[in-house]
Amino acid sequence: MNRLALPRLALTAGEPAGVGPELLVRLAATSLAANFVAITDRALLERAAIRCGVEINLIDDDGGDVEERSPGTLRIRHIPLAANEVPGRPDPRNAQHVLATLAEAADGCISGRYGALITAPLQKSSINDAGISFSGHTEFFAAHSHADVVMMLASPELRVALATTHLPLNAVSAAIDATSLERTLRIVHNELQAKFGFAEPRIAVLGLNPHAGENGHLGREEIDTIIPVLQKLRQQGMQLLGPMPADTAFVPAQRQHYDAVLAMYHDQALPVLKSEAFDRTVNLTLGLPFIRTSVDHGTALDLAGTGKADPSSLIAAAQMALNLVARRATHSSTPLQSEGTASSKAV
Ligand SMILES: NC(=O)c1ccc[n+]([C@@H]2O[C@H](COP(=O)([O-])OP(=O)(O)OC[C@H]3O[C@@H](n4cnc5c(N)ncnc54)[C@H](O)[C@@H]3O)[C@@H](O)[C@H]2O)c1
Ligand SMILES: N[C@H](C(=O)O)[C@H](O)COP(=O)(O)O
Repeated sequence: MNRLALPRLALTAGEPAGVGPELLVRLAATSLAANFVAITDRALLERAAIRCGVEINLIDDDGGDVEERSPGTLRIRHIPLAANEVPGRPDPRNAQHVLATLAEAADGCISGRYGALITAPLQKSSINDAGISFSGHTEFFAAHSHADVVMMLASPELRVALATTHLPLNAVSAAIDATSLERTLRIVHNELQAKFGFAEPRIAVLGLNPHAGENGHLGREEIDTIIPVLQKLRQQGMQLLGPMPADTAFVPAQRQHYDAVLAMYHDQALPVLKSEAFDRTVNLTLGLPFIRTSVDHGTALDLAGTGKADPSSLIAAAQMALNLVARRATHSSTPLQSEGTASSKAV
């Protein structure tokens, strides 16, 4: 890429019957300085643009660089739908199409064809209804890249990583063992340094049980697993708080003490972020060999086809991807998303 070329960012549309295609069109209509390449069906985007009342200029992607992009211009790598979308009604016949777009995007990022990937939401249940075992982008990209990864959702005020992702609640305890927790904490620590610029990241680790187990009276996972891992990693220099009771870890008095939270399971912490910053939270995957960001919301089937879905989270995801691409290129010392937080020493 020449020095003046815009970063080539891959976009996937997710569930064709959800709001993803409309959000891609709205993202393309912004003046963000990126060479967006949508990996999806061309006609799907054309129909989404009509629903949104947005003009787009779709250009077949030739793999080349550009120095400017006018709002509305979007390069496309056409991957055909199996069946035309009916907004609000996911069709499992399109499951293979959705997975093909993810695989193409991941392969393109790994080979350097794209500088980063931004994903719109997909309907996990529709892929499952097609008879395919699938639990989320995070797990798909981890398997596709043979990488250990961690899901993080980040707003300008709060970063939350998850020790487990899309698991039934009754499987969570067994999934958290010393090995997995240590691996997760190392990834979060390293990525807070590499991606967010914290020299000595402070991570608040939540307990699994109410009141972090109340000294063993409300569960033993803290005593048997979490505390020993924290003690071991503290001895190696990591700044780890906890295990903290999840119900009070997010109160203002606590937030100044950490740069990120590690929650034990999906719904332990994501409701905090989604209720206070639904329009500006970004989902990113830590540990992958490429940059992947995403929205913090789902397919919003109730809004699909109306053109009314809010593109703010997708735009924030694209902006974060651009920041991460720039940081990777320059090894910049500027911390990302530290506004409004009491940051530790950021390099
Ligand atoms: N990144 C992803 O692929 C991703 C993320 C979250 C959920 N999902 C999937 O999405 C599906 C539906 O999930 P859900 O119903 O729990 O959550 P949802 O986020 O789709 O919807 C929850 C509520 O938020 C509203 N909403 C969501 N996005 C909005 C937007 N951009 N603008 C305005 N309002 C918006 C919806 O209208 C709805 O009222 C599930 O299959 C879930 O697994 C996918
Ligand atoms: N856990 C995410 C959320 O609640 O926003 C969401 O399900 C998306 O996960 P993937 O990026 O793994 O699809």
